[in-house]
Amino acid sequence: MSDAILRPRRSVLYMPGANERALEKAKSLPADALILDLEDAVAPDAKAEARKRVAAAAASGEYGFREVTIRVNAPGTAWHDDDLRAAAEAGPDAVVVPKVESADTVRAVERALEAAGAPDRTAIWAMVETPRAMLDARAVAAASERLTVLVMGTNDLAKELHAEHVPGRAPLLTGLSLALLAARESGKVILDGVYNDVKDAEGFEAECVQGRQFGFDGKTLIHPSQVAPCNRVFAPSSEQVARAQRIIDAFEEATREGRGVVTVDGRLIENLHVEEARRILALAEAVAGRA
Ligand SMILES: CC(C)(COP(=O)(O)OP(=O)(O)OC[C@H]1O[C@@H](n2cnc3c(N)ncnc32)[C@H](O)[C@@H]1OP(=O)(O)O)[C@@H](O)C(=O)NCCC(=O)NCCSC(=O)C[C@H](O)C(=O)O
Ligand SMILES: [Mg+2]
Repeated sequence: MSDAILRPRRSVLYMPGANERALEKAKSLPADALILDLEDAVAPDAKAEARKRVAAAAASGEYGFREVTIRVNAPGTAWHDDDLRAAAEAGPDAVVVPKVESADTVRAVERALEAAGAPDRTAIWAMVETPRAMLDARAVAAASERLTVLVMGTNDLAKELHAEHVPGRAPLLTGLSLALLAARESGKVILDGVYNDVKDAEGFEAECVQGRQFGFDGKTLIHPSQVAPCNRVFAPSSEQVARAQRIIDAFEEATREGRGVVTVDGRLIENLHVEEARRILALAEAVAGRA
């Protein structure tokens, strides 16, 4: 399993790049990763100032264990090229590119980052949030090794589909599944979209659980109050960790004794269960290393 896969990304918090207070506050929040936003959360006349602020924050080294990413404006907008150049110079952990619809776009972003001297450590996170992106998610996910994470943009997706936001997200499930299939086929991380009602703790938690059950590695967030419940839901539970350890122990014992068939808690265990148990333990260990 690659480091990119095993690094915890349970909670990934957006903050408006123009909001100095939020950029400061993020230094004390237990989010695994931060998205310093230059796109939707920043008004057109505040873009230039936000770009400077975000670049300085990303280059500051003041965010500790948190991964720091910059969301640039979409390819084709008036701000995209300047955003990419500023991000390349700041050298964040990743550049988050909204409205990615093709492998060509990923490769164009990669070339622009290289031309602007971005360090190798700066990955590309591609947002998939349009019907075309869902249908071409496979090509997007496989476009480049520099692309390590897919990020669902469920607000834009719902808008493009003319869909309603409803509990259970039935209108979005096909898109979520297509993006998940694409990410997993290419061995990439994938993050679920945001939950807009910051006052609805119960609805938020239900959506976190649904995202985890689907297989998402974590969820993108818009408010500090969403970080702790999201971290809890996306971390392996103590029961999962204990069972994973029992599976590994039982399998190793059976292998030593030359037994082909193993059961744990009455259920048949095969190699694939052992692999999954190892992934759970590695993730739990990585999470335990967090503050
Ligand atoms: C939603 C908000 C506008 C609410 O802001 P506010 O009213 O200020 O909230 P609070 O008063 O409850 O804030 C309490 C303290 O927390 C800080 N804060 C608030 N939000 C954040 C944040 N996101 N990151 C860091 N810190 C934050 C406040 O400054 C207060 O601090 P203090 O004064 O010390 O107590 C606001 O939460 C917000 O702007 N959220 C982010 C919105 C955003 O980034 N949207 C764009 C990304 S989502 C998206 O684009 C989806 C995607 O593209 C798609 O298509 O789906
Ligand atoms: Mg969007």
